Amino acid sequence: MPNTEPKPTLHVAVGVILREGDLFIAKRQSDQHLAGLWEFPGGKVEADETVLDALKRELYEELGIDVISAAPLIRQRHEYDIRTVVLDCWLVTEFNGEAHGKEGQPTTWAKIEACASTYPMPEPNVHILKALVEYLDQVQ
Ligand SMILES: Nc1nc2c([nH]c(=O)n2[C@@H]2O[C@H](COP(=O)(O)OP(=O)(O)OP(=O)(O)O)[C@@H](O)[C@H]2O)c(=O)[nH]1
Ligand SMILES: [Mg+2]
Repeated sequence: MPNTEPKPTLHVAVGVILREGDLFIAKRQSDQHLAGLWEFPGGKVEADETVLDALKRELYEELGIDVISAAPLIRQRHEYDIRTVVLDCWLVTEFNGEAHGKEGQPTTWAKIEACASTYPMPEPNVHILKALVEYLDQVQ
């Protein structure tokens, strides 16, 4: 039987955390959509939240850091078979605390060039990385 359920659209706050040229990434766990791929930390924006509120909450829940400053980088929409995601990506350059995988997820600081190659990432993340490189080219 074909699946006739409407496909949900998820609005996701995503943190591109940059420290001295490295990005903080986490591996998606076996019970999650796109298990085994590396992601930028983040999660769903709840009904009563701004994207920045959601970003701060998710990065505290997942990594134990307090975001001090973040700015919008790119909004990337992507259709998966089971859901559509709107990834609201923010560049996080200032935070308090030592980022670590609070939910047991493997994490690492990776060079930008290693993201999506050494560390395989979901398809839309390639566009996020491209936006980051373009932004850094402009400001440096
Ligand atoms: N956090 C995050 N999610 C991403 C990235 N790229 C990407 O396609 N996604 C997708 O965005 C959706 C939302 O992520 P999430 O962390 O809130 O969702 P989840 O499915 O893990 O939620 P769950 O904790 O309820 O299982 C997932 O379908 C995830 O696969 C990314 O770089 N970071
Ligand atoms: Mg998440």
